[in-house]
Amino acid sequence: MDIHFNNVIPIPLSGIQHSDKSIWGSEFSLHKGEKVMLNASSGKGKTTFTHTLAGIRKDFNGSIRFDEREITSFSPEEWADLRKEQISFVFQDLQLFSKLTVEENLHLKNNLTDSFSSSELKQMLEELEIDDKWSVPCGILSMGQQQRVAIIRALCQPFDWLLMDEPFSNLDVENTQRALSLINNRVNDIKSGFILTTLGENHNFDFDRELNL
Ligand SMILES: Nc1ncnc2c1ncn2[C@@H]1O[C@H](COP(=O)(O)OP(=O)(O)OP(=O)(O)O)[C@@H](O)[C@H]1O
Repeated sequence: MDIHFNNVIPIPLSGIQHSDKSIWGSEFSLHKGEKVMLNASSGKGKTTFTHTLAGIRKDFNGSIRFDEREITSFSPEEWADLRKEQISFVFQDLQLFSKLTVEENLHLKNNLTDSFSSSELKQMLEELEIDDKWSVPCGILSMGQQQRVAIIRALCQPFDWLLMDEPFSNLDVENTQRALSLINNRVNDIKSGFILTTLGENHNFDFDRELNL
């Protein structure tokens, strides 16, 4: 699935001045398989961008298409299918179920598409050094541990695009590199792409494209 933007401006951001490099108000396409860094300072609209592509927000002018379909034309059922099979997210507020354990949070997502076995899920937790948290409620994990759970959960489904809104904001350099490597391996395995929003840090990763807000 390709994503096409034509003259898109979120309504709350339409009154402010954007830089010449900003994607707001321009025409461009993102092609499946691309690894994209979306770079912006605080308040320029990274979360708005992510929520708009998730169908959570519809307050924008211009046109966004997934392949040939305008995203404003999708029914709630079509959005549910898209979020199950074609786009996956790590939201800035993570949206984990705090009373449920790490295992339960991962299984809730994973069971929709049977993407991984329990031992594969545990293996991913081990790679991010949180395998001892399998039976722990997410609400009592540190923010960095919760981010790692949310990243693994987002990988537990098929997708063309993985959208991540500042997913490493609570991680140290070493854990960021481990998480990025896990993400990159999964994305390469299923020949998909990702969009990573950052405050300017490229995490020493060789992105295919850099966009700005
Ligand atoms: N529903 C809304 N109504 C009005 N203004 C909004 C709304 N949502 C966001 N904004 C404004 O739009 C701007 C962009 O917000 P957004 O949360 O997308 O920024 P951001 O780049 O993700 O910021 P940060 O890096 O601080 O998380 C902000 O000025 C915010 O106040």
